[in-house]
Amino acid sequence: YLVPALFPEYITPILPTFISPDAVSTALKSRSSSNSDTYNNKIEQALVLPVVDLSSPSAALQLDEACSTVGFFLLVNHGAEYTVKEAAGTLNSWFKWIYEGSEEANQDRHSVTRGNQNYGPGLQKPGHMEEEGYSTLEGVYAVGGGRQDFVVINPEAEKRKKEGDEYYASDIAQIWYEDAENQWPSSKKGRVVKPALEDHYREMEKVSEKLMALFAEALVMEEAKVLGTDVKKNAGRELYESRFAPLVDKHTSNLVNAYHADPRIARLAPGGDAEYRVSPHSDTGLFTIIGYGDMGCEGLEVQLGDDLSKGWTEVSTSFGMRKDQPLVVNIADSMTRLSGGRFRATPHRVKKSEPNSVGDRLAIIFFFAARYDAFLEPVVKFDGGDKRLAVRAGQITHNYLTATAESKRDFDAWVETKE
Ligand SMILES: O=C(O)CCC(=O)C(=O)O
Ligand SMILES: [Fe+2]
Repeated sequence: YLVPALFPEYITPILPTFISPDAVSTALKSRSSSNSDTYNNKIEQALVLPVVDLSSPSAALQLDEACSTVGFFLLVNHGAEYTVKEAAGTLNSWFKWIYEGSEEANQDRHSVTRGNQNYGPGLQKPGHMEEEGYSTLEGVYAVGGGRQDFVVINPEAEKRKKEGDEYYASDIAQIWYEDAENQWPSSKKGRVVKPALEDHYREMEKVSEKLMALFAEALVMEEAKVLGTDVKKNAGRELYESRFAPLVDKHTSNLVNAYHADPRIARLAPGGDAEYRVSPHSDTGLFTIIGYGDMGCEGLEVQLGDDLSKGWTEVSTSFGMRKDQPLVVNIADSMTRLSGGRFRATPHRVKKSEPNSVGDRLAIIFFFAARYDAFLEPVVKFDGGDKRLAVRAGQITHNYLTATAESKRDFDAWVETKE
């Protein structure tokens, strides 16, 4: 499976020192040669993710430590335990039923994937995931292996757009909100999907808000350490309120419910023998929160350290035994920028399933992304070594990267009027 790369021409002017088509293809080549090594000489020790416990007084420290090193962590005591379990249970049985292929199931399949195109609201081009990749800061995002995505955008967006809220209704907003109405299953069996996922989406918003506040705490702590000053009382809260809250009050997050059918029935899905289930990439938003089904994060691998040739480390899925519904969180490109490079958008991939593996793999992925008009620049004074130019969040998020050239031109022209 070759990852077809799209290298939008906008990247060169905006990020001159940062990413180029050549750099990406070189990185991909060195990765695919190290892949086979990784597959053959499997790194015995799977990575046990660091834990961030939202109920702990040292949560900010835990967060800083995890995000400045691994870039991935396990989030516990997050408050969304109920909807994680509900969403996973509901989606597992619904997707499985769709794969069984009854006539009624096919109707659902068509209504949610719009002709079986892996198409969801807020993602503007039918079939974009089967045929395209797009370059993120650390690789090319493309999914294969017959992954079925059922995408949910902000359940409030359609209403706000109809009410004429300019943020949703303006011409340039249509990259995110052209298609703001979520398409829900219509079958009797599928009717439970809507309430479960709307609830889960709202819980993920709450968890994200808590995390943003904690990121602010972590950054003021680190800043004080670097500058040799004391952390001022309420400094974290103030940073959150002045800089972070305004970036995300109208976030553009997508909830992507990603399903890989049991390899024994996956021949029903297109592209079932892709090289990767998800190609090596970093995510584009602020951070990503993932709840997994029964198979846990099976196949997920991360690239640790700064040297791209270091190869891949499998993420231990042992947390699947825990009863408290831990969530996997990873830093994404926009947060790397905000944090002046301190928090690491770690490249990751999902390798293809072993021929003899059994079971469906479900990932309920909340891509938390800033408002499209948010200006992303470091919010702390210390020199974290990240010299990337500031950019509007919308210019690096998923929808922009998959939008038409014309929409991108319109958006970029609008951005210029705002600078
Ligand atoms: O399914 C997973 O474990 C991760 C998926 C992923 O990285 C993505 O879709 O961005
Ligand atoms: Fe990802």
